[in-house]
Amino acid sequence: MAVEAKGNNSTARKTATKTAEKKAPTSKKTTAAKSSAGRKSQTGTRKAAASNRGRKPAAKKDTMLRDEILLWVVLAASIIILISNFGFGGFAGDAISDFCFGLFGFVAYLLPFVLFFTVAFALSNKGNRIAWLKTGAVFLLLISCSAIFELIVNKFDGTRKIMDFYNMSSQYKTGGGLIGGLLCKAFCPALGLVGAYVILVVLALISVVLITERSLFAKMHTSTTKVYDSAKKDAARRKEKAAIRREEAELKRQKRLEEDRIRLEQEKANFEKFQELRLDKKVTGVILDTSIKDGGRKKEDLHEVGAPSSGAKIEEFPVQEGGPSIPDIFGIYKAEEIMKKKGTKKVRDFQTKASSVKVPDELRGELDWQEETDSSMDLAAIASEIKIEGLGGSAEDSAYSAPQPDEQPPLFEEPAFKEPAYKEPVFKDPVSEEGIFAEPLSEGPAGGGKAARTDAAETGAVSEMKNPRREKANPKSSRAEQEAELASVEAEILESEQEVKPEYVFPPIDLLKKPRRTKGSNIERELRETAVKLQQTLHNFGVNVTVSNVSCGPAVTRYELTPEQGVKVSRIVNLADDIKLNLAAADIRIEAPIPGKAAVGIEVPNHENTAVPLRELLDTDEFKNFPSSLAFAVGKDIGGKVVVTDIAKMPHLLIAGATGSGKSVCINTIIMSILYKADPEDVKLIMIDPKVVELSVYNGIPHLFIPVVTDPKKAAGALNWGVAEMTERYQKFAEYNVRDLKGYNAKIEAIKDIEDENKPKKLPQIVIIVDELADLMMVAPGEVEDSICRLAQLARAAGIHLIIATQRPSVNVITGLIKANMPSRIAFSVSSGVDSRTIIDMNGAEKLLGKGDMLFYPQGYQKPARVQGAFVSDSEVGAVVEFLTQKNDITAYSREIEEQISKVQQAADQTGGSSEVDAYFAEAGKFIIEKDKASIGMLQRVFKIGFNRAARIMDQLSDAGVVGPEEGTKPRKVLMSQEEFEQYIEEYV
Ligand SMILES: Nc1ncnc2c1ncn2[C@@H]1O[C@H](COP(=O)(O)OP(=O)(O)OP(=O)(O)O)[C@@H](O)[C@H]1O
Repeated sequence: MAVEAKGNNSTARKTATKTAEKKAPTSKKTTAAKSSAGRKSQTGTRKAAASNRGRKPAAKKDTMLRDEILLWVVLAASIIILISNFGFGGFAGDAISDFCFGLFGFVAYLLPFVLFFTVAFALSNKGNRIAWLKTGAVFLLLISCSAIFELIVNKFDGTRKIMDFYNMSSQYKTGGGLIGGLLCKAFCPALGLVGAYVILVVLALISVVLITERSLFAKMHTSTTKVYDSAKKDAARRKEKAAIRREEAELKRQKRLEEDRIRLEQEKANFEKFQELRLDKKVTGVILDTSIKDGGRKKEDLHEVGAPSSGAKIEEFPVQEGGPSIPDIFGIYKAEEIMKKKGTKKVRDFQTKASSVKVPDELRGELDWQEETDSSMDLAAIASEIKIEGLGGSAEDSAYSAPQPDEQPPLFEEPAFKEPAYKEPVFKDPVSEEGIFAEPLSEGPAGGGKAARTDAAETGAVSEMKNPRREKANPKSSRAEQEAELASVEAEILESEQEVKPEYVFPPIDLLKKPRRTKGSNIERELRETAVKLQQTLHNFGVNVTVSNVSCGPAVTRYELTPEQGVKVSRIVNLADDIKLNLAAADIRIEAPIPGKAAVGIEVPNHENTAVPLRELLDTDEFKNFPSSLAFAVGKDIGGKVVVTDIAKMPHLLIAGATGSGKSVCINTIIMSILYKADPEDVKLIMIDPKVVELSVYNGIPHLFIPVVTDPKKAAGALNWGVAEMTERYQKFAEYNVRDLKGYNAKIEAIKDIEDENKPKKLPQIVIIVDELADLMMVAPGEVEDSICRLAQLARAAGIHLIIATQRPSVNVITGLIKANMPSRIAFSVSSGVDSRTIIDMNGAEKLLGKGDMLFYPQGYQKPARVQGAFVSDSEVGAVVEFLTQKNDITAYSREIEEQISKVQQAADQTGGSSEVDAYFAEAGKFIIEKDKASIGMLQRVFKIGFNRAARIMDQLSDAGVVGPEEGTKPRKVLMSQEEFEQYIEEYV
């Protein structure tokens, strides 16, 4: 300020002198004319000087007034330009604004400010050379900025004419205008694009230096020194922290070692105790494999059992009353489970530790296998054995997958390793026990070697504890023994159930890939050009429209056209093919009109289709702050806005689309959204994947109630379980006088402080996900449809939600009933309008581009919205699942549900029969032949079944040739004799 004031004074002084100098000759003349000729010139000069002194204040005042008026005029002009730039200036204002934009381009927005302040500055520093220099620098800056904008927005196009720059900028209020364009035209051909950028940026920097009178390099020097100092301090701080961390790690390591030592000692003690007990109580029938060494004592035992001596057969392991043997074996079994989960390194650790356990000499015989074979092989065999049992497959089946220490596959890739956790509970349950253990037991290990066999025998024996069939087979194990063993196992399971569940560790967002930055190409210009082309094309066909808005989404861009008065919307729709041709677009979709807008939307695919990575959506505030645990990050809509929705409000979702259109990826994004948002205590999942390969990767996550169901028959059972659970929940709601899950959980929350073992627990929301309904509908159409409909009608309030995907949107898969009960739909690309109508009751999905391009039509939307679905790759899913399985301990699958589902499955197997004929088929056939009369009503009455089932039996009998086809109102003919029918049953049923 002081400098400026000084400048002002000196300028004023100089101005005054100059004015005096200029005016001196004139006054001299005047004075000379007036005075007598004889007077001397000196006298004249003196007088002139005297008169000048008198006029000086007056002249100064004149100049000031002139300057002030000029300043006011410039202020008014600047304001007019400013308001005109924003479209409030009337027609004259528009013309001025067009001119300014045409001249300077985007920079014209700054023009009014620059104009006013520069003029004000120049006037107040009149005659000051530096002031003029600064003013010039401001304009230089303005011009360089215009040219830089021109290069950024429009790149350089040598074919453009000079007036094109003016016209483009004045029309669209962007670019660099005529001046920017001229500069580009001058620099670009001569120096190339980069050279032009360099020159213009340097010019702009020079202007800044001139204006501010400050050196950029000096600043850089000071900041470099600062950065150096802070880096030095940081390094010292980091060193200190590292030292502390090292110390802590060392302490932790020592603690761990100590713990391991104690545990090993305990294990050893238990083991010894166990062996002693076995000796004391004369263990009977442990292993029937006579190939194991040290036959002496054991062989006697085998004789005691009296089982066949085939090496392949394995018999029951009798557990001693109250003895610690079961928990011990349990412990080993669990350790092996954990080993499998934690990978090869842990397996090796365990090997070392296991080998360090000392075994008493008298037990050597039983444990010979451990020493005979290579220890790593043993563990591989152990792992493979556990897997065989858990999966219920034969030893041969699983032998191939016995993981070698070096090439143990990651958990999430190997389905055989994914389900170990749910094997644990099977001890309690005779039904599932059979399913899981019976096979390996009956077949016996074939290729696993002695070690494998022994281990299978031991673990298998434990599993058999409650198996009623085995009870009969083993005359030695008394009732009391069995009860005791049952009690001990039950106690153990109860204990494990009562363990405090660890808190859910949410997967870190870093497990998902970072979104790639898209290069800032000339998208805006392209869009504008397409808009003009679109307008022009329609105009050529006599349809006048204006493009009122353009929304550019990740995959498609929507041009909103406002038709002129009197233009029929149908005319635009009819021109779809011509528009497609003129825009050279693969396909376009016309939304006429856009709901809630007086415009027609034309959706044109983008040249570059950008995927929407899931991480980008999960990182947004919309998702993070979404109130529901069942948040689903759908994708981005046509305007690039993030779409997040609540699955609970859908409340059931149908996803359909052709193969490869993105359904599985969509289901993956749903599941991943849930994993990133919800605690397994609040949300549980049941996944049904008849395709086997799509969802099995999720085995092991803590949200799963049961392992992913891949058998279509079991899937029907899972849906039935859903119905049963729903009914049970409604009963609970009625008991507590609440209307829905939220109310129920609120009530439970209120009584959480009451100490009562039997108090009800909080119920989680359940999401049942089916990837490929068509496969289920093929296996059990009636049952699946019934369950889906029942669930869809009632399950919302019970907190059970269905998500069903199918690639066959035909009416026999998505039946009218299913459709009516699934209010929210997502349609991916399909091949025909008919398919589209099956999914969303309207055309449109056949125009989608595939790869996640969807029509999102949840309950409450008036029309489907076009959304580009989020993308998550298999490797990202794998990483998250691996993280969850590792960090959230062993998954406790629900035995109860497994049991119920397998019961339903068994029942279905029994009633359904192997060849899918009804259970009453044979009886009904015999009855009809006996009565020589085939009528559905009669079957209904005799077998007390419903019309549908009776009609189905009749159809089956007709297919089998027992009765003839329908003959209108007449009864069907009976075509087979009793003998023929019996023969048929023997052969085919
Ligand atoms: N949202 C998306 N963004 C980008 N690409 C996607 C998206 N969704 C799917 N894709 C691409 O499409 C391919 C097929 O997707 P997906 O496997 O989900 O199809 P699908 O409909 O499940 O097929 P199918 O019924 O045969 O299993 C994916 O491999 C992926 O490359």
